[in-house]
Formats: sequence, structure tokens, C-alpha cells
Amino acid sequence: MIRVSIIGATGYAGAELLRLLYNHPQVQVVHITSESYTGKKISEVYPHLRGLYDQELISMKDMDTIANDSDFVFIGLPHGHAMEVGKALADTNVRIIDLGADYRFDDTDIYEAWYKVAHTHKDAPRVYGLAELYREDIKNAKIIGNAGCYTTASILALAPLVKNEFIEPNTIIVDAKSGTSGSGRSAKQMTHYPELYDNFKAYGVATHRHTPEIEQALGHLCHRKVTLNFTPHLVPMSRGILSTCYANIKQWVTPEMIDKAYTDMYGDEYFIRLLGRGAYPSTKEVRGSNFCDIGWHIDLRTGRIIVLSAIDNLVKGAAGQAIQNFNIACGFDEKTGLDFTPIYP
Ligand SMILES: NC(=O)C1=CN([C@@H]2O[C@H](COP(=O)(O)OP(=O)(O)OC[C@H]3O[C@@H](n4cnc5c(N)ncnc54)[C@H](OP(=O)(O)O)[C@@H]3O)[C@@H](O)[C@H]2O)C=CC1
Ligand SMILES: CC(=O)N[C@@H](CCC(=O)OP(=O)(O)O)C(=O)O
Repeated sequence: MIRVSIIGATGYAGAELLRLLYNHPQVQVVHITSESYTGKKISEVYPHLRGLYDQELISMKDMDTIANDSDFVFIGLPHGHAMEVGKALADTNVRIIDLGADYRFDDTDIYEAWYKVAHTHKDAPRVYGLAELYREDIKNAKIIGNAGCYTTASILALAPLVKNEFIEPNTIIVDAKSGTSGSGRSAKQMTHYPELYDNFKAYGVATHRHTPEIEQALGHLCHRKVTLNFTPHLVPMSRGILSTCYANIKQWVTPEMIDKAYTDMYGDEYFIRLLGRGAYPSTKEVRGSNFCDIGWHIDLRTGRIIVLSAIDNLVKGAAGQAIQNFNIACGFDEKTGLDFTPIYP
């Protein structure tokens, strides 16, 4: 059994890790942490876990215990806080999967510019944790910077087009919508019921911190700098992301070439379900699962492609992807603990 601890187990991402790891045959959850609920049982914080997890929450300040007892640590803290854990575990054999953004960037100057936080672990040996694109790097990584939720949906949607240079990368527009669990468990005005219910609004236009993360991954695929527009929206539902991506197709590219590019890249990927040209993915069809559903539409009139992708932000966008990366890092089948159907309706 692999001994796993979760730092920040009382967040939505941490709780989702507990839900999914419950069915992982190779994992023993040894420690779970919280600063607000230290000494309480996790089932007091999340009653849906009652009878399933009995552990008491400990403080992350007890890092020696965590380091001694764990093979892997998953971190579900707000960005800016995982670096402290990464540094504390740097000289141990513990491997780290951070669900936040601290270890996602090649260039920490970009992180600092968009997150407005000083990066204090710049030389960390880290890889970007988007399993389908960085599998080889993930295998032996010390620190995996798990990909973000909007970014996972958007990068996976666009990757075959960018890799094959079928589109002009700098014409990309990503218009994405998320359920509110994406903003975490703590109360915020934006997700307060009267403000959210029966409402639909954009936020973070031209400033959202997922913009440089999408640009980085697409830049890796085409070996040049990519600049794009990303507009997130908040939808009154708890889970799910639908990302709608637009780009100009190069004139020599045919619809059949595009279809083949998706099949070539993802045909063997279990967690990517290619719904095909003309299809409409939906958040409910991936709810609770680690699937990313992708469909694409070609508008010959405007010369644009419109790619749609749907994920569950807490699963393929966070905890499920983290476990997929964990499976790769441990040499397990990627589906281990993740092979279940979406919850429908
Ligand atoms: N929600 C989502 O859909 C996704 C989230 N993520 C990322 O995962 C991480 C966690 O997100 P999420 O679970 O939604 O967030 P939540 O706000 O729900 O939970 C945050 C967690 O961090 C702990 N925490 C908060 N502030 C501090 C602090 N100053 N020091 C130590 N611990 C602290 C909280 O514990 P306590 O108060 O009990 O101490 C809690 O366990 C974030 O980095 C987020 O960006 C990534 C992809 C998707
Ligand atoms: C709906 C909502 O608020 N979503 C969050 C993004 C989700 C998240 O936690 O960000 P990471 O994936 O980078 O970790 C936001 O816009 O800030």
C-alpha cells in the first residue's frame, strides 16, 4: 500500500480526494490536515464521509510526522501556501502532488506577475500535471503541479489543433463556464446564494490567472509563445466546466484532417471521450467522473473552429487528475480507483 497524506483535507478538493481515494485499492490515507478543525474528525466537517473515514485532522505544522509516515502528499491549499510544504519536504523521499498553482509554471516570474504572490521555491524540481500531455515527465517527478480546472478543459480541447499547427494560436478565444465549487468552500460574495441563483456572469476578463497556464501548455506544443483571450463565467450549478474555444483555421486544413488529429492524439486515451465533429458535450454527462468529453464544430463561413469540452472541475479538474497523476507516478494503471461512470442525471 502507498501511504498518502492530504494537506488541506477540509477543502472541496481535499474532500473530493477522500471520496475518490476511498475506492483506490493501493492507497492508505494516513494523515489529513486542517488548521481550522484540528482535533476534529473529518466526518464532523463533511458528514457525507461518516462511517467511511474516522481520522482526526492534524495540523500541517506537524510536518515531521507527515513526512515520516507518508510516501505521497497531496496538497489542497490555496495558492501561495503549497510552497512552504514543498520546501519542508524537499530533502525527504516524500513525493508531492499540489492541486494548486504553486508548481505549475516553468517561469516563476509569470506566476508572480499573475498571482501577485512571491514565489519562494523557485528551484523546485517540478512537472506540470496534465496527464495526457506530460505523462513521461510525471513518471519520476518529485513535485507534480496538478493542472488547473479551466486549464485542463481548455488545453485538452485545443492541443491537437495547436500541435498540428492547424490554427493560428494567437486567434484563440476561450470562453469557459464553471460551477461554483471551483471557488472553494469558504463564503464569498460572488457565490452567495442571492447573487448566484438565477444569475450568470463573467469575471476576471483579460486578467484571470488561468490565462498564462493555458498559454504555457499550448506554447510547449507549438514551440512558440502563445497569447490568447480567456473569459471565465460563473454558472449557478455546483460542479462542472464547459469550455468553448474558438480559433481561426489555416486555409489548407480540411475537416477530415482535424478529425484525424483528434483521433491520433486521443484515440487511446481512456479519460478523453471524443464525441466527434458536430457533438455537444455537457457537464452532466461527465459529472462525478474523470472524463473529459470533447466535440468540435467547423464553421466554413467564418473559417473558425469551435471546440467544446466538458469536465467535472473537482474530478478531472482537480482530485481525479491528481489521482491519475499519482497512478502514473507509482506505475499503476491510470484508471486505478478512477474507473466509474458519471452520475446522471
Ligand atoms: N475547487 C476546485 O474546483 C479546484 C481547486 N483547485 C485548487 O485546489 C486548492 C484547494 O481548493 P479548494 O479545495 O477548492 O479550496 P477550499 O477553500 O475549499 O479549501 C482550502 C483548504 O485550504 C486550507 N487553508 C485555507 N487557508 C489556509 C492557510 N492560510 N493555511 C493553511 N491552510 C489553509 C483550508 O483548511 P482549514 O481552513 O480547515 O485549515 C482548506 O482545507 C486551491 O489551490 C485551488 O486553486 C484546483 C482545481 C479545481
Ligand atoms: C469558479 C471559480 O471561482 N473558479 C476558480 C478557479 C478554480 C481554481 O481553484 O483554480 P485552480 O484550478 O487554478 O487551482 C477561479 O476562477 O479562481
